[in-house]
Amino acid sequence: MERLSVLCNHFDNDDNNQYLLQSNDVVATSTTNSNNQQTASVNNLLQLSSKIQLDSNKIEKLTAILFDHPDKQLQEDRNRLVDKLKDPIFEWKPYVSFHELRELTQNRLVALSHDPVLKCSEIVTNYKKFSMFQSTLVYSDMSLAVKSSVHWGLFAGSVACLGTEKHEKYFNDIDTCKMNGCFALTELGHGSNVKGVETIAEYDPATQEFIIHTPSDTAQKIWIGNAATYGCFATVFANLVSNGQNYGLHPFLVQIRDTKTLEPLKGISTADNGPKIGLNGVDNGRIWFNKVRIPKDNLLNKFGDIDNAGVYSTPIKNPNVRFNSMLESLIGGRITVANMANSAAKMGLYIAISYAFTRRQFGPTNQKEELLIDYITHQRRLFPQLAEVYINQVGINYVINKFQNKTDKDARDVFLLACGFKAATTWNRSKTLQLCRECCGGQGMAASNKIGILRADTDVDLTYEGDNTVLMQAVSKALLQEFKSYFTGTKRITGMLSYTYSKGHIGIFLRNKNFFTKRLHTESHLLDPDVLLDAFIYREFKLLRLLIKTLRGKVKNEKMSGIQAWNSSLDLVLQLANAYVERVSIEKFLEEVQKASDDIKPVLLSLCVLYELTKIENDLGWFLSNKYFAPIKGQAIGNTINKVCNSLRDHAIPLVKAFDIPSQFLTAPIIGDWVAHYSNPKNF
Ligand SMILES: Cc1cc2nc3c(=O)[nH]c(=O)nc-3n(C[C@H](O)[C@H](O)[C@H](O)COP(=O)(O)OP(=O)(O)OC[C@H]3O[C@@H](n4cnc5c(N)ncnc54)[C@H](O)[C@@H]3O)c2cc1C
Repeated sequence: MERLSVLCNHFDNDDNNQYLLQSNDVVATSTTNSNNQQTASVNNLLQLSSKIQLDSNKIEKLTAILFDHPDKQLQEDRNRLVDKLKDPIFEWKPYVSFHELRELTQNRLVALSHDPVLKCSEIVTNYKKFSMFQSTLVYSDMSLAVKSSVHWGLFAGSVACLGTEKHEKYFNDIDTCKMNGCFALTELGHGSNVKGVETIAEYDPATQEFIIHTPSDTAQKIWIGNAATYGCFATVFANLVSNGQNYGLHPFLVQIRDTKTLEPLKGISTADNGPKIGLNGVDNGRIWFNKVRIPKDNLLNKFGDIDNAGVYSTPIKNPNVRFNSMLESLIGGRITVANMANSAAKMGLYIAISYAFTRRQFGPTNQKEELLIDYITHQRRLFPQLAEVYINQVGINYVINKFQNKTDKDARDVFLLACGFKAATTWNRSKTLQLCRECCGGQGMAASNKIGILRADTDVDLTYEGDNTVLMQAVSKALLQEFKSYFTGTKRITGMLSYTYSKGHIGIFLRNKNFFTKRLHTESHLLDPDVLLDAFIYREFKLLRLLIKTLRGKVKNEKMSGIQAWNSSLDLVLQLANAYVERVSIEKFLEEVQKASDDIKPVLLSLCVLYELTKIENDLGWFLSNKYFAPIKGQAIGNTINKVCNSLRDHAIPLVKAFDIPSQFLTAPIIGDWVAHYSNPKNF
């Protein structure tokens, strides 16, 4: 309590502070990282990094980090999947018509289910494998990847995670696609706010059936993947009503079509969502239920059940906690969406960076023109994205592991990390693909060069499986709850801040309010990832404190309700969530760097520094207005980014090779001999 008061006083009074980092001429005294050897290596970071040759051996080490040091079995599984995807049915065909593409995607899904690499049950027991499976499919075709994530991730995942033993009998038919499935949660009236879902599942004790009903047109299920044409079964989320009481949202397994004719069953109507701006291989559709009867056993009853008489029981008494537990089946989906988005970004970077090493434009007369990669603008557009893909991958791997091994205690942490990383990674994917497409000039527009198609096909990841803006609110809400619990002495709700606490940063910060002022820097300190990390910790805690003050002020002085205060502070809420995700990403990456071998460490550290400096530069207005950096540092940060980019120039190709994108998917003409390619008039 006392320590927190110091923190609060510090924040309250620091408007009058000097700049926290201002001096150019003071030799650094690092408080958390006083290891001389490390300081020396930081000073030499760029030199050390430049001397390294990333040969095949080191590329393998980088790949191992990106794949989270996979065991032999996982590698074999990936190889088997990659081999399977060599079948001609998976050949990339960007020019087929709308209906052909849908049929082709369905046939590809079924082809995947022959001698399947992934089994339904593994979605629960081997989540790492599922995530690898999905992120590899992205390289083959995004529509296939999404259709697969609907069938195996959402449909199979909901049966496996929300059902009980009696539902295991369906696993085999799901694996072989005999039970081709949908996940029907969203309604026309309610997408982000799923608590507002209207569909009813009323229990009839006389027949021991549920009656599924769409009470209004806003209750129609919409955007449901696989629902327009091919899906024959669906996990339908509906309000369970029994003996006149509504027990809230529950999942029900409902057959919606005849498996042979694909005609909707009695009482079911479906409609097509029509052509989309991308992802047209997926048949998204709408569904209405007109008093459709299903057996009582089709309630996926892990978190709520009824007996024959309709008496409700649940292992989780609190309806809010129960609701969240049910939606936990979505968490896996969110982490996978993040992983898939990172794959898409990797593909874009592989293509744009490879092209930039062969494409020349402008230069002195009679001399070779400049390679695109040697323009600092090219480096500044591509290399920070390259760094972020590395940093995000390590973060995603951390969340995957936490998800796979989660206990009841850290389930909430996993939920929030998944929300934060899903939003950060998909936003970054969007930015990366746009930049890659621009960096390829006109070639970026050719469908054969893949980037544009990938950009359109992945765009939905910003808003589905939880809209990013909405997900980030959940992150900040939890940070506030945890912070509050330190004051009230109540049990901590999540461990979100604990890493920072345990690392000692905040302890030092609380004991010594001049902590940050001691960390004055020379330019080389702008190359110290630990020193830069302090800026992220400082920003996060300052924003947290500011949000608390703002909300309190709005409720107390402006007499707003809690929700009004929250909604009118959403800009700040999102800033805080973003600050949190960036800080955790850096910490997790630095942990991974610690474990890496010395011959690749400087390159990894350079990537980390580039990520940190770019993020600081993006938010320089905040750091300057909060007097963390003196204005003069703004220019120094920009110059240092240029230097780090230069130092990474010769590593860029090995760094994208380390993505280990299987060669059969590297078909974009501009990554090969594109002059030869375009010399053939038949090619495009
Ligand atoms: C191609 C595709 C596939 C899909 N597949 C499925 C599927 O298989 N199954 C399924 O159930 N659903 C599916 N969906 C639906 C998807 O999950 C929803 O679109 C998503 O949840 C967003 O809901 P919404 O479209 O109603 O948007 P809204 O919730 O209406 O959001 C619209 C905008 O308002 C903003 N907003 C909303 N609430 C707030 C708030 N509290 N604060 C600030 N801003 C807010 C959002 O940020 C967003 O920008 C799919 C959608 C698409 C497009």
